[in-house]
Amino acid sequence: MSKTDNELNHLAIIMDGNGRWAKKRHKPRFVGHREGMDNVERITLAANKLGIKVLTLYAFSTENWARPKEEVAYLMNLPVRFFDKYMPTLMENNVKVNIMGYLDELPEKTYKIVQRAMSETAHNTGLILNFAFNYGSRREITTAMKELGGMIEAGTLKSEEITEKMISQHLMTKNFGKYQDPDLLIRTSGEQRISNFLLWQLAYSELAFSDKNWPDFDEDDLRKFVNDFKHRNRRFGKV
Ligand SMILES: Cc1cc(N2CCCCCC2)n2ncc(-c3ccc(F)cc3)c2n1
Repeated sequence: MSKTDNELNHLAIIMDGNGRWAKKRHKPRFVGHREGMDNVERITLAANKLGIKVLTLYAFSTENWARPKEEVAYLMNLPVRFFDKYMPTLMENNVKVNIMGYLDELPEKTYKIVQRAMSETAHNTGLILNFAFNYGSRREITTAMKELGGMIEAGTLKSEEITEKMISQHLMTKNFGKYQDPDLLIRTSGEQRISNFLLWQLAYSELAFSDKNWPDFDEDDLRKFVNDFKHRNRRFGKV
């Protein structure tokens, strides 16, 4: 009996290599970030065409605040540039935007544009473009533990009642229902690290790595990785 193809519903990408892309071209880092931003749109439309339901992109981690303040300021303005340039295309392609992270810590201008993008696309029913923005998985899990601990202290939960499903429902991906956990994680630039990204959700995900820097990762690359995933023998922890 032929093995049925794996369905790829949730794709996660660590979009690495933007600074290296710029350095190879003797350009400042922000040029790599800007090119990387434009590639977000290309890959979003390509993923939508491939029938992917959720595309989660690691845009800014809780550790990124340690970067030079000029670079952080530029990165905090990228959502403004992105939606100014691409909101019409996102609407034309029925893309729904979600941003997960500690958004209340963002600069007001950034906070307002991401909230507006989520509300303007709330009724779209196509691909969910989910940006991890000021996100960190260990902090996400710690926050979930505090919420559950509070329920125990309030007497509304007993520790023995805690289940894996309950923990999932206290994570930032809880609204993605059966698509909470990525089927595939791709990381670009040749680095092979998880970097505090979706640690709980990636428990049974397939991992794939591209040597290309993010701005060079194109639709053909995405199709090849998706096709390779569909023919993998997924285990989900079993033999
Ligand atoms: C911080 C950051 C960096 C960023 N880069 C481009 C992609 C590679 C990663 C580094 C630089 N991009 N690209 C798009 C966004 C974005 C984020 C939220 C949002 F609602 C809309 C767009 C973005 N945000």
